[in-house]
Amino acid sequence: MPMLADPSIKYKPYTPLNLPDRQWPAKINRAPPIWLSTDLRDGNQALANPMTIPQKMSFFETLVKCGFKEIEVSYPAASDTDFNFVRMLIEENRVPDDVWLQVLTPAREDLIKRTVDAVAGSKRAIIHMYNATSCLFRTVVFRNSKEETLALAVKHTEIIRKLTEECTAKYGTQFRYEYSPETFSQTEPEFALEVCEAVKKAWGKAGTAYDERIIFNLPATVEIGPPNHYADLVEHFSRNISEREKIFISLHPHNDRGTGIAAAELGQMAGADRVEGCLFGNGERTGNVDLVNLALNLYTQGVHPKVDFSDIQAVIDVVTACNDLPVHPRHPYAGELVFTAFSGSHQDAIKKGFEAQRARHAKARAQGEPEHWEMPYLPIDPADLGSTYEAVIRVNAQSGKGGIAYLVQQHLGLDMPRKLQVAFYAVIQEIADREAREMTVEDITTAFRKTFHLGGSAYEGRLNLKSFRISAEPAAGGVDGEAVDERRQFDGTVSVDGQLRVLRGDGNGPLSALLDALRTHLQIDLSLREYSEHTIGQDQNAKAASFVELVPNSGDVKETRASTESYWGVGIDADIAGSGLRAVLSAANNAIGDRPLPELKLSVGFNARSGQADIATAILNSLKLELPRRLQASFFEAVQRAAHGSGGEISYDALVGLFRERYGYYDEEENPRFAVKSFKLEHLNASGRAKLSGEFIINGKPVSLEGEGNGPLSAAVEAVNRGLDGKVSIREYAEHSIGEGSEVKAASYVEVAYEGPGGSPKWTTWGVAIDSDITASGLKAVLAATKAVELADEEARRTAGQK
Ligand SMILES: CC(=O)SCCNC(=O)CCNC(=O)[C@H](O)C(C)(C)COP(=O)(O)OP(=O)(O)OC[C@H]1O[C@@H](n2cnc3c(N)ncnc32)[C@H](O)[C@@H]1OP(=O)(O)O
Ligand SMILES: CC(C)C(=O)C(=O)O
Repeated sequence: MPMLADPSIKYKPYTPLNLPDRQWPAKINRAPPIWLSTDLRDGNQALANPMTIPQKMSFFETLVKCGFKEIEVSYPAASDTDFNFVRMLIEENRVPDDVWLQVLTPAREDLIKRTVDAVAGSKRAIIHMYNATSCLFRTVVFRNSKEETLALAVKHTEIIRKLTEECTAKYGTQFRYEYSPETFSQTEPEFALEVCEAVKKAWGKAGTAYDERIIFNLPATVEIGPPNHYADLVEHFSRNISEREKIFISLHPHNDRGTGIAAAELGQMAGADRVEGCLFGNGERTGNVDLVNLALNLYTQGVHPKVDFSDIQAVIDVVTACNDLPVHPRHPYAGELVFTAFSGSHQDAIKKGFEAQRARHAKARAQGEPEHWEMPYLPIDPADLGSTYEAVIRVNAQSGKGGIAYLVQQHLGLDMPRKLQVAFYAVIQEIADREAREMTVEDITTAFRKTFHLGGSAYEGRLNLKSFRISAEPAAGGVDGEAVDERRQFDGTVSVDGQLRVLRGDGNGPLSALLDALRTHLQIDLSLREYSEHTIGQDQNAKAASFVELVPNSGDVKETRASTESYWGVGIDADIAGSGLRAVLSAANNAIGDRPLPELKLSVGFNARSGQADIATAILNSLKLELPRRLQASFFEAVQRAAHGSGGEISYDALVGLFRERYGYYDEEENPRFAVKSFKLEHLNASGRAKLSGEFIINGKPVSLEGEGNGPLSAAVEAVNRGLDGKVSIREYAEHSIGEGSEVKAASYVEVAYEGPGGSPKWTTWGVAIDSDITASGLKAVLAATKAVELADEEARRTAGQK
């Protein structure tokens, strides 16, 4: 049947009470009501499968834990389960002393008797009796007149009084009484008052103390009118019932029109003292009023509700398991989506809200003022309910850059600059649109790592920084007394498509030096347009995060800066220079895409395209040695000389052989040319000097050496000098590790200067060695360098003898 064109022929409007002098609209609820949870009664009776005793027990314990002091635990006359549950609570002493058990009974003597029997022996119990009083129920259900309806209530109140007094005498149970004129909101207001006055009289012992008051519960058994109508009825009742001070007025709203919460709040403004309801609004039909919602509404007004939902998820878990009903995802305060924003402008506002609030709170804290919560779109701090902020922002195709940036900030600790937010937003948008689904935090962080080649080998790009050194040298061109800017030199090992390459470049700073290296060696011609950095974490765990935007170099500075094509990169490193360099390579990876890069030349013939770095790369790939820059230059000259006779061409093997011979670098274990057989290093008193003595093999021959110095290397030099006519001194020392874990070795590079007898001019040479012991590797490098000196010294003496 379709909806009626004129529903007035079927539905009559509610009859409002005429209460022109109503006071409630100006009132504000500044204190919580007395709460009565009826989950185990009204909630339970509405379930397809009423709760079992273990379910009721776990629900009861949850209510107690939340702080409920009055709990309607059952309708004992309904079933053995209901009856036995109450007995179990009492007999197993499960009820805390400050909690009142409430039980419901109809106005029938046999059932009242069973109800009182159920609570016999409990410390404190509220017997709750009801009979419907509205015209509809009088005529249709009970077929009673007004007088008979009133008489039914009075008679059974008297029965309850008698039975409870007997029970108190026998078991010491303390009783209170609650009476409900069921269907109150549809009952003639004067008749509801009349019945309640008669019930009060029949009970006969209402007092002003908390546990003496009679409770008149005013149910909106079915919500038939708007909440202001209900509030008028409550105010009318509250103003006109006699001995108001001996009464607690209780509200029992249902939610048929969806305004149960409003009805309860307005009803409290209208004078009610108590509210009955269920957690998350379970109950007959559309449910009872939701106590969690009501309590947290108060909380957000700065009023503690005196019930606690700090771990709301634990409460949801118990309630949904017992009721076998879900909590709607958009349920106030409790639904899984209520602290979530998908849409871009909401996310943006929340992100800005958090940032502003952090600053505001820091200021308030410093001034000893309250740190108020003021957050766009979030009326309550999810943390107060045990929820984390992670859930606040979720991303789909409706989301904007702000939300994505918030998640990256929360999960990776990175504060992206605004333009990078825009760039990364496009990446996520594309995925979200293509896959037509929500992007999880993991989707976003994975996309971030992939896009910017962060987070280990899984996401490495084609260019990958292995090691680097930044050095400074004055820029050319300074004239007398004029300040000269320092230039920076980048020397690094970069994995290029899996192959290690030595790259070198110069620039005003480390990043431009690396860009120069990329341009020179790999034909990647990019300029830096934007750079920013921040620290992640604190103290010794702090790292640096860098963000760069690179643009293709057009040759014209203005045009380059204005380029519409740009590539972002992100770098993280314990070292600030390292993070910037990694960011440049991250952006360069994005710029090169799949474009082929110039191959490493394995034949190192001397044409215009083979330079010092190419030679160093060949040594790196064959011997794993990362030559210091000055050694690269020195070896390059040696290679040029060696290749002179072959027109500048030299084979790969000849190159490696030349290196070994020249720098005494032999890593074979049997019959080593240079070895430290044994050595002893003594630290001499407090002078900080060291004495070295040991047995060494120098150029295949065993030699005993002894010397003193500031450390092992200078002691070795002193020992060597004892056997020379001239004098060697260390000019440069460098080292690095090779390999990983237990296989790691130290590579040492020593440049020594030699000055012949009689102060003949100085010349320098290098020694290179590796050893699993770093001191031994340094000593071996000194010996290897010395070998070259000895040869030159002998040569010098021979020449002198001939003269
Ligand atoms: C608004 C509310 O939520 S009220 C609480 C409702 N909760 C429940 O009904 C759950 C528990 N109920 C039960 O287990 C059963 O209904 C019982 C045990 C109470 C009674 O069962 P039965 O005797 O079989 O009666 P039934 O369930 O058919 O109830 C209807 C009868 O109770 C009467 N009745 C209804 N409410 C009341 C009341 N408050 N006081 C006295 N009698 C009542 C009806 O007029 C009807 O009487 P009739 O049979 O003479 O016509
Ligand atoms: C028994 C009464 C209080 C009731 O549940 C109702 O009217 O909804």
